[in-house]
Amino acid sequence: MALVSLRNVTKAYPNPNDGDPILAIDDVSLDIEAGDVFGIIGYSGAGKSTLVRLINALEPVSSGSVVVDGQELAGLPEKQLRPVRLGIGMIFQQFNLFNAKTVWNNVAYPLRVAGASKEKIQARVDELLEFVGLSDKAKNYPEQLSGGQKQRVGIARALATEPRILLCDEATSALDPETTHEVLALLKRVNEEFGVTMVVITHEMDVIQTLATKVAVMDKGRVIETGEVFDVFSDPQNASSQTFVGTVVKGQPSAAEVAVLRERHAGRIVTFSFRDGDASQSSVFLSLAQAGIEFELVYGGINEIQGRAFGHLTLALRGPDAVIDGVLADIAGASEVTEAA
Ligand SMILES: Nc1ncnc2c1ncn2[C@@H]1O[C@H](COP(=O)(O)OP(=O)(O)OP(=O)(O)O)[C@@H](O)[C@H]1O
Repeated sequence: MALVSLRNVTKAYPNPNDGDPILAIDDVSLDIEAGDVFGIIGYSGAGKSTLVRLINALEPVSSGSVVVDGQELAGLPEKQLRPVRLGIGMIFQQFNLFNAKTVWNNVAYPLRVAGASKEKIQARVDELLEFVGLSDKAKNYPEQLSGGQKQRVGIARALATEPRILLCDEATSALDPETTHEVLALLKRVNEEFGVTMVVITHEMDVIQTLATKVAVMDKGRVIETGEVFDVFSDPQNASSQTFVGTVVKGQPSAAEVAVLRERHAGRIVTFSFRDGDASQSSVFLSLAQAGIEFELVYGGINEIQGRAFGHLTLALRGPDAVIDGVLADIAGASEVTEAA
């Protein structure tokens, strides 16, 4: 059974302008299995944060069912929601640390709230600070830390009560690329070493690429596509998710981009699409070179997700039309070939 299971969930907020209610979540059904790192992506306002607040039992659903770790949250009284929340850790873009508490006391806080013994708190906080590599900062205050260190404290605090689920809301969006990389590596260890299931809201491709195993694309309160990260990014099925994926992965050049390419490069503009299992890029280059066709890479790139490559390379091809037509026909058997009109 899935660790988190949503069925026909809607969440409506009153409209501040007295109009129709705002449907932040619109009939969402979703399963998150234990051990998944589940990415939720989509444009601003798509409903990502709202969805996480429903899973976290911070807000009730308007209708539908949310089952977390076998327990139905819809309709559960506040008193019974508290232990559910303790089983779910959360980290945030702005870290949300207590600035007046030391690093050690920030991590100890959830354990104190949960009523843990002094000995247990001492042992657990020391262990977690060691795990996130901040044992030497135990007595420091958050303002004395870098952004990456603050987020590591956030991770230690979120893990204090040994949650089965960790919700990450844009957890690396305030960090520079190098620090992002470090924090993502730490989150990967949290998943692999502690078996913590993660729900990761992000607009950063990097986060999805290095961390997530599955992904859901949200648009206007709905989940419009869901699946393995590689499948959704290399071959999105839904028109809206194609548009969204197109903002982070360079696919085929648009008509306007083709017009610019034509101004800058002579020759026929042809895109070759690669997905693992298809003809490799080098075999395409080799076929073109062997036929004596001059080629130039003008657009696109190759991406890698979980060790599997995919991408679109657009080349300007120069040579006799009949020769180019012949080579393209050969290559089309093994790789998708699209010529700009
Ligand atoms: N408490 C609230 N009251 C009224 N409307 C809300 C409330 N919370 C969210 N909304 C609305 O619900 C919709 C979804 O918002 P949500 O914050 O979940 O989107 P998001 O995908 O997380 O966006 P972002 O990436 O900008 O945080 C938006 O139209 C938002 O204005």
